[in-house]
Amino acid sequence: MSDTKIKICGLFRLCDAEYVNCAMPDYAGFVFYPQSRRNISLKLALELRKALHPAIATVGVFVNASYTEIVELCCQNIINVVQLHGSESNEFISGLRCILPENKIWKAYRIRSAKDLEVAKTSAADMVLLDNGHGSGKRFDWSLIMDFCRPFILAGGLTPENIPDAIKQFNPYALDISSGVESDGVKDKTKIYAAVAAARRG
Ligand SMILES: O=C(O)c1ccccc1NCC(=O)[C@H](O)[C@H](O)COP(=O)(O)O
Repeated sequence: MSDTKIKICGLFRLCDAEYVNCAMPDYAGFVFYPQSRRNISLKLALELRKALHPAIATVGVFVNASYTEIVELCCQNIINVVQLHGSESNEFISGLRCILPENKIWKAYRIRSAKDLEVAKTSAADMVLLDNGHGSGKRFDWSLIMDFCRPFILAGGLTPENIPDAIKQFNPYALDISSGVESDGVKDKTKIYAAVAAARRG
C-alpha cells in the first residue's frame, strides 16, 4: 500500500464525476482556462462538485487568473485547493494566501532544466507540482528530479502503467494525471479506475 495521493484532473462532463466516484481518488481537478479544451464554466463546476463524493477534494486549475475569479470559486466551496499553472509570482501567492487562508495553494512548474527546479525549491506555495506542460500527456526528464528536496506532486505523461515506477522512484506527495486517463479525448472510466488502483498499490 502506498500513501501517495492521486488527482484526476480535467473533468468536463457530468459522467466524469460518476467515473471518479467509482474510483475514489483523493482529488479531482477542474480547469478554468478558456484556451484549454478541458475548460469548464462556473456553472458546470458547481454541478460537478455537487455530483462528486464529498470525500474527494476539488482542485481549481488557473493560468494567470485574477484574485477575483479564484476567490469566487473558493468562496462558493466549488474548489478546495487552488492550483496555479501560469507565471504567478511568490508575491501573487502570498497575496492570495492572505485572502484565502483556509485554502491550500499549489504552484505548477514546467521542468526543463535544473534551473527550473531551483525556482520550484523557493516557491511560496504550500505544495509544488512538477509538470511537463498544460495537460500535455508527455513526461519531462525524470532524472532531473532525483535530488529534489521538498515534497512535490508529480505530473505530466502519467499513465496507469507508469504510476508504480513513479511511486517507487520518487514517493511523491501526489500524482496528477489527465491525458493518461482519457481515450479519444474524453475521460475513460476503466483507465481512471486503473490509475487510482495503481496509486493505492504503489
Ligand atoms: O489540462 C489542461 O488542459 C490544462 C490547461 C492549462 C493548464 C493546466 C492544465 N492541466 C493541468 C494539470 O494539472 C494536468 O493534470 C497536468 O498538467 C498533467 O497532465 P497530463 O500530462 O495530461 O496527465
